[in-house]
Amino acid sequence: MSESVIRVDGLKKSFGGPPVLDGVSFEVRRGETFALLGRNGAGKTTTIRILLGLLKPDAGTVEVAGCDPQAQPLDVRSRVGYLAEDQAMYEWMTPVELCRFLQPFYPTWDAKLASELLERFELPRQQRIEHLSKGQTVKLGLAVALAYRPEIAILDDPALGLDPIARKEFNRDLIDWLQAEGRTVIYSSHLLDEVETVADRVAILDAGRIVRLEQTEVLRERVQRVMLPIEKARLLPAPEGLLDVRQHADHIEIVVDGIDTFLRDLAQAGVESEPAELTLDEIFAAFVIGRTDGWPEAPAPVTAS
Ligand SMILES: Nc1ncnc2c1ncn2[C@@H]1O[C@H](COP(=O)(O)OP(=O)(O)OP(=O)(O)O)[C@@H](O)[C@H]1O
Repeated sequence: MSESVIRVDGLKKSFGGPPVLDGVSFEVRRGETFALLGRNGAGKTTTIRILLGLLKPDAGTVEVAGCDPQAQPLDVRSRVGYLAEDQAMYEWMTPVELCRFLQPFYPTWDAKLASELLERFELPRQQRIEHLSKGQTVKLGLAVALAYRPEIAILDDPALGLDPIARKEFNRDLIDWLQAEGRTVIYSSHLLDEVETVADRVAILDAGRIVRLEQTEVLRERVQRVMLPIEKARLLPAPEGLLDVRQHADHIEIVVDGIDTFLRDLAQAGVESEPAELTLDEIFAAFVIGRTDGWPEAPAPVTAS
């Protein structure tokens, strides 16, 4: 297993009200694409701002590329390429002018790479930034975040506001490129269709905690949907790892984390069932809005009167 380049342990943060982060821990390995998933307001940006040293946690420890972001914020910023969800740029500049403007701030700025990235992302070099499309602006943000060859790229909801085709294009062009370069990528998003194809591992953040952290493939193998006749389900206890139950007229539809064990239990009870794979979107929904209180009750024992 490759070494960790980001270590987060027991992170807590509140802004005066209830905790936004309530004991968040995870590690990101060198070269992997790690997706931080959460609904709006789940704390993704707060986590990222702490990683960058822009925000001080109330408790917990953070290490980014061997540095403490609070004690060494500049070291961290030179090792991390950051693409914020709302990119404010100098709109009156052209992409080429922006690169020239930023270069002196970064000792490791690679002008040749910057030029290649503008080419690669098909950005019009001499057009003012204010006249670029949203997709082009995102690509420009990424080009300048990578031109100083950071070890780690942190992309905070980068495809926010892009249409579905532009999002697909963003993945194809940008994430593929980052992965081919062997970069470590943290990708925060609440739009899961794009994460699904690129993330090696996903962390699901909900109510200030990571409720699941797993390899994307393993998550899709383990978390599946099963339909069961209600009269059969009544005879069984609710399975371990139950994430969601929906009652229909004569059957229930359930999502279980740990499908293999459950199928084995079903087979032992003589119940046949065909599981169905879920999209990452459906898995995510099961974790954060799933309801487990609908498992059918066993029938009351018949008592002699
Ligand atoms: N500086 C701040 N002061 C007060 N509350 C804040 C501050 N920054 C974030 N919050 C609150 O913390 C919570 C988490 O916000 P955060 O931006 O981290 O969420 P997020 O997961 O990135 O959401 P989104 O997907 O909408 O960007 C929200 O309720 C937000 O209002």
